[in-house]
Amino acid sequence: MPRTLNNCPAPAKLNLFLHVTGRRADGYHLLQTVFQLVDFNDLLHFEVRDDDLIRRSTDIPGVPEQSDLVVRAARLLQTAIRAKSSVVAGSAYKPLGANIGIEKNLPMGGGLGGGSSDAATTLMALNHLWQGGLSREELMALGLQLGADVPFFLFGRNAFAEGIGESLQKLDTPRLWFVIIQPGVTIPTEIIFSSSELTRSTKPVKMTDFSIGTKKLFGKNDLEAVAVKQFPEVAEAIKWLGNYGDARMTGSGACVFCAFTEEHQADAALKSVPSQWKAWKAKAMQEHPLAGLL
Ligand SMILES: C[C@](O)(CO)[C@H](O)COP(=O)(O)OP(=O)(O)OC[C@H]1O[C@@H](n2ccc(N)nc2=O)[C@H](O)[C@@H]1O
Ligand SMILES: Nc1ncnc2c1ncn2[C@@H]1O[C@H](COP(=O)(O)OP(=O)(O)OP(=O)(O)O)[C@@H](O)[C@H]1O
Repeated sequence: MPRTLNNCPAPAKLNLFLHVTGRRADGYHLLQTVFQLVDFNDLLHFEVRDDDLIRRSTDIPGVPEQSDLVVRAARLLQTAIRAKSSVVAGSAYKPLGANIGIEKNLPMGGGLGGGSSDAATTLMALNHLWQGGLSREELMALGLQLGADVPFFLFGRNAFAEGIGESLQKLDTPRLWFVIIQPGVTIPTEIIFSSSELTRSTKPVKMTDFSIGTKKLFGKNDLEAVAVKQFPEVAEAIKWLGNYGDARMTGSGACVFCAFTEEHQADAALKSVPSQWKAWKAKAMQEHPLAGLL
């Protein structure tokens, strides 16, 4: 049985569009979105411990160990495996622990789903190392307890999502290149969703309506109007990137992106990004790099 899994990617997602179609009684919003996986990622390293401790071996400024989604994911998985083993194998089950290292590349509060992706990678890697035997569906149900974006990363394919983001249908998306700009602000998701100015009644679309042109993306991001009002930096980045095509925000921001059909077009745009912003080029991926673990 392997004891370590190193260099496990936790890729970013882009919301190619994001429509808010309603609100549930618990305050969570009903969405329609297309999730696109891209090859820009955090890297996680896992080592099995024979005691049942979960330790984060790298510090993430601003994220205490106990509230890190990676640590919370590992604990949740431990509990689920323990519950499953006690049903299947009686009481002899001894839980294992893990040391988890995180190389953070994805900006936090960026709308790229970094924390959620780290959590999904943790669930996949530790389910494998601990031989937990949980199915993809079981992991997705656990992931939903950690955040609305986590099930998508476990689903492992680009998807049309509904509900709060957990009802997923696989979708083939074009092999595009993206330029992603971090406009220098961090936006907490709940600030955008709780705004009284948020449009919550966009008319639902059908998945079959989805199409993507070379310049024009389908739909819009309903969270963008709220974000640009509160964070002019986001508006500025969208305006600048809009010179190259249809630029928009991903998720609840702050990052903005533009799609390109050819890599050299993305390179040209990336080269001219003003130096006050961090920016990256990313390629569309068809599948999560760890999909094979499940
Ligand atoms: C904006 C998106 O990134 C789009 O992919 C997601 O919907 C957000 O997913 P996430 O970061 O995993 O979100 P969570 O950690 O579950 O929720 C953060 C906060 O956002 C709000 N929230 C989130 C998702 C959703 N469908 N409706 C909401 O109203 C809730 O106030 C919640 O307290
Ligand atoms: N491993 C982690 N990596 C990043 N953030 C984490 C992690 N664990 C907990 N968090 C918390 O989650 C918050 C959101 O971070 P994240 O990078 O997922 O934002 P995001 O990209 O805007 O997410 P989304 O697109 O899902 O709204 C952070 O501000 C941080 O407090």
